Amino acid sequence: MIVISGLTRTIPDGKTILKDVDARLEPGKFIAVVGSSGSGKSALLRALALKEVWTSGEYKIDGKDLMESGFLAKMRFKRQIAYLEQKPILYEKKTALKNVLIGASEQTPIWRRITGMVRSDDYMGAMDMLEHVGLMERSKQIVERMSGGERQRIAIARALVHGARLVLADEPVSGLDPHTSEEMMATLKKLCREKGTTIVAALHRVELAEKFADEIWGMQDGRLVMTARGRRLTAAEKMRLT
Ligand SMILES: Nc1ncnc2c1ncn2[C@@H]1O[C@H](COP(=O)(O)OP(=O)(O)OP(=O)(O)O)[C@@H](O)[C@H]1O
Repeated sequence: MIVISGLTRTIPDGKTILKDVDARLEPGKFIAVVGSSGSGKSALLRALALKEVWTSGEYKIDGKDLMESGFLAKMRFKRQIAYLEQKPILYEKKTALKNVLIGASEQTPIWRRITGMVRSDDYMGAMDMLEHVGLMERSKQIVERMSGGERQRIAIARALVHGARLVLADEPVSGLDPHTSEEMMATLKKLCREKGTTIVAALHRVELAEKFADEIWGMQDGRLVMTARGRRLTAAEKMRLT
């Protein structure tokens, strides 16, 4: 379980973009972060992904404060985090499988990477992840010929292939049509259920958050102003957050 408390980030020009954020991230939960543009959704995701340091506050993993942990413990935890970009950068000329294997090979000894030899368990892991995201049949397809939704699913499979426990997804459905967006959200939800992964996704569309997320976090002006568990947002909350 990850618990953050009082997380605050002030940027060099003096503006505070995260203010005193308290939250619990339970294993296997799908959390949607909603809020108007500039409310701090990405800032929160980046802090949770350890991409940016906070000015004050605590970040505890299984009861231990990350800042008080040693270098190795921090590195080990960082390896368990996956950050999904809005537009994933993939190797266009390579197959879906090869792209996922590149994620798997991050933990592969350097000599195997140089020689290009793939371990059979890396291969099995990559195929397993492609199956989870519904792309096993298309594993040999060259990525440049695949759709936006398929590319996002490859990026998810690549991020998860080495067993991420926390996935941060910044607008994972941006630029996708409504049907593909729903498919993507269903894929993320399935991964939470089947792999026990915690997923935190910043979303502009509240209705997607209501349909798929276990929890909805509302951001406003850098603050986490509300958490809704297993319920829709009220009209007043929607007004406030969008
Ligand atoms: N590194 C930075 N330097 C300066 N300002 C920043 C930085 N990061 C974020 N901000 C500011 O912090 C505020 C929150 O930005 P953030 O990107 O987190 O918002 P958001 O809710 O994700 O917005 P959007 O929905 O438009 O992506 C904005 O006012 C933004 O300009």
